[in-house]
Amino acid sequence: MTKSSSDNHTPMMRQYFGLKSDHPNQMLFYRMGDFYELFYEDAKRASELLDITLTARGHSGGKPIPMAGIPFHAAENYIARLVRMGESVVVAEQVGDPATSKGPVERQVARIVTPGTISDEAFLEEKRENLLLSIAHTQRKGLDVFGFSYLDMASGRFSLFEVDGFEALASELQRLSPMEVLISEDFPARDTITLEKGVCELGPWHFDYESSYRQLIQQFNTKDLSGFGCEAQTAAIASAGALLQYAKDTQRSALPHIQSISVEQRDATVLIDGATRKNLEIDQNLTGTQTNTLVSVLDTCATPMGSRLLKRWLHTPIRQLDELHQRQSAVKALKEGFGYDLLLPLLKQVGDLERILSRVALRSARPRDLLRLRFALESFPEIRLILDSLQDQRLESLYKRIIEQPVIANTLVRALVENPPSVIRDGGIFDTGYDAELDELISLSTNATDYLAELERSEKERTGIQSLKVGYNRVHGYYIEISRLHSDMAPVEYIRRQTLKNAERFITPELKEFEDKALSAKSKALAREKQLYEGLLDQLNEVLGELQTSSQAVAQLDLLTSFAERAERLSFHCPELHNNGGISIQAGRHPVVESVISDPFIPNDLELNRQRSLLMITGPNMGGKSTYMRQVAIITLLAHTGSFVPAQKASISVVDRIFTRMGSSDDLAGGRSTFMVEMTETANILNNASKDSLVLMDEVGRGTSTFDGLSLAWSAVEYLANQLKCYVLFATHYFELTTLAEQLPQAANVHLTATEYEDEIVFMHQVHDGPASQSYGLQVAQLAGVPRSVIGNAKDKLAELESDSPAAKPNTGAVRKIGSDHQPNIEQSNQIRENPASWQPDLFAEAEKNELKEALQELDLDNLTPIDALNALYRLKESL
Ligand SMILES: Nc1ncnc2c1ncn2[C@@H]1O[C@H](COP(=O)(O)OP(=O)(O)OP(=O)(O)O)[C@@H](O)[C@H]1O
Repeated sequence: MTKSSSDNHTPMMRQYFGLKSDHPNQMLFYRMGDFYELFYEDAKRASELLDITLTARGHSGGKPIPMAGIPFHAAENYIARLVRMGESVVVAEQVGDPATSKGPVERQVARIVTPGTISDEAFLEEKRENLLLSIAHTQRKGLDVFGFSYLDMASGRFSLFEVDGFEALASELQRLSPMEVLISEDFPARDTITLEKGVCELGPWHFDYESSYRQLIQQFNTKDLSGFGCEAQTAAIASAGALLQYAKDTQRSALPHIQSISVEQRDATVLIDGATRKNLEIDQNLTGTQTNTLVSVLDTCATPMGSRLLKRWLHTPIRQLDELHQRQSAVKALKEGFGYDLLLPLLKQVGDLERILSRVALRSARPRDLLRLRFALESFPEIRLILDSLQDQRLESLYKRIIEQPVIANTLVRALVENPPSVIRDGGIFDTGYDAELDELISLSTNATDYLAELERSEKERTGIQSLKVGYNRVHGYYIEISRLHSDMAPVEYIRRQTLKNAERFITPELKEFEDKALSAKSKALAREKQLYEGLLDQLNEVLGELQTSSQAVAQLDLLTSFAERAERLSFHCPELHNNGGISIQAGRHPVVESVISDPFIPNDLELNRQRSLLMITGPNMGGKSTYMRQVAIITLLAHTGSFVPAQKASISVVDRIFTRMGSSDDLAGGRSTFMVEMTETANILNNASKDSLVLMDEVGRGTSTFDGLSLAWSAVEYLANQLKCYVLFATHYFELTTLAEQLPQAANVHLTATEYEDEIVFMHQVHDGPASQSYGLQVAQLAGVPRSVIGNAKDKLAELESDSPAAKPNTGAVRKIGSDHQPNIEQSNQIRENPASWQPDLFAEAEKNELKEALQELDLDNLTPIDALNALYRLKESL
């Protein structure tokens, strides 16, 4: 509905259209007395999403107006639900006075609530950051550059960085997992943003570099941005300007808690792509829920801000040895002195200081926020005392950053009642003795009870009427009530106010005077409380920077304390970190698998170095290959956060990236088959890994025909070992690949062990050198409940296949050697289709033979000198 087409509507609806036209894509809550009303499409959507009645409110322009209404006192709840569903809500309040306004009361937008800009406690998930992300795109030297900036409104954390290419764009989106994304209408990769709702497309001018730059320096009150180290990141700056403007527009206020912007140094972090984040189940398991994840095992933080920091550190492991060593040594100090036990109750008392401070800055803090702030400040001196006793460099620096605020703490102690109300609206926040004026006003209104009791007593005595009562109601105010029986005994100065069935109510000049005083005292007291509350917020905002520094330090302390506690309880040990190459782990464990299985977890070692950089891992299904690989990645990841690791001992050289290609999942929504996903992830690894990367690959090539799959896996391994020279764990069921260990000096075979006991398979879960000798496919199938008759037939078929092709026996020896002229017969071809992994001819022998043939054919014997011929012969022999 356009503005112009609304000319024949009622004045009230015209006002509505005026506001709505500024917010076409957001739901407009339009205040009408005690209700918020939604009209037209908004009403229909709200009725669907919130399950509220859709009705009509009169007619406008000759048609009924679809309407849905929400009582104003319940609005927050409905808004929270809508925002959680990714909707944005615009709240328009009445600002004019209904008594004096001609025509409809004036309304204005009071606030805009969007998924990425909320700061209200009721709307937020406690342990998850709520990020608003903005992305600008540009081209530089033929490359697609994406400038990122993101803001956590509830903490004021504001960061930016740039990445090249679409792969990195997708990975960062997954890492940050924002609630809302701002992009330009001409953004070239709209499909990469998989957020169902909450994508806001703005006009391209919002991302203008010059105005964004100005916007930022205005916010930080600086001459330029050089102090933030982000001058060169022009695309990121463009995105940050758009973000800041958007955030201000929604809050309708300045954002004083956003005091700086930090640059994420990507080369200082261990890069983890989207698939790897998923595979390592950092904070979400493969089924998309939050149980049995790394976070669920590691998070014993006492404050929600510590928990959020844990997720951040796990998603952004770092490479700076100095910083990591400092974190390690702090964990050690906290663990050795059992500091974590002492700190835990104190940290609990601090609570979510970070978010409270943001609400203080946005002036939306509630009385109970201030009470919690008081508890937090009261715990600072004791926390500092403990830190001081622990003698550690990092803990000392945290000690300095946790700044005691005796004046503020004292003010809060004096100001707040023991149990303040949840809202400011009804008063009752301040304790007696904090403000004399307020005390006087309150005593005037509360002493009313005493006064009235006294009045009742004296009037009874004076008039001799025993049924006389003094009372109050909201419509008529104070009154003296006399039963009908005695009403003619009322003194002359009693003025009749109300006649009831059995009684008469009166007022006296004295009571009237008291009423005026008491009622006005009440509203004056309320106004005074609001004034005092604002004053308190002012006082807190004066030291906001210091308070924020303190809260960041407490969050870090909380996380390090949790690291120490976990290290102690779960027997984690401090890994040795260095830059000398190699990853060596003794008795490593998978912390999540360990926490869920009832049997004891079998620890395993790992040795990767420049001379032995690639391990081919074989073993039966269910043998523990994936667990082993994942535990290596998790130990490596944890080591790069400063945490101790689930291993007896570990020595880890800093890695630049962790890649995983595991499991098979298709991406139906993205239109990619299982094999396509597998190959895209493989391509990403082969194109981006370096010699310092850790690469885990599980069953690459399984998603296609045996020949294609095996060839791809073979050449991928060669490329990883010869060209990229990275650290690789390569799990496979292609036994042919185990021969690579003989050909590539830096490759070695290891296998997971299992044994058979009375026709049943028993998994040992132990890693040993050398390739696996058996696949136990049928036994595992039996274990999984495949009917006995099917297993029986499969055994027969297996025997038949083995006798048909002695060279291709799948279960006989370590490595199958197959005759060079071997071709699958019809039965074997059928079997390959059914179960590609169980039959794998030595197609490489065939390839070698062809190469030899081609090389011989290429020789021009008529023109060869004897010495050239001899050399050629040598070369041919060498190539065998
Ligand atoms: N080291 C271990 N100690 C104890 N139990 C283990 C160990 N490793 C694995 N397991 C158990 O074995 C199960 C299977 O492990 P995993 O998925 O790693 O096997 P896999 O070899 O990768 O199997 P597949 O080849 O079928 O994918 C795990 O879920 C876990 O319960």
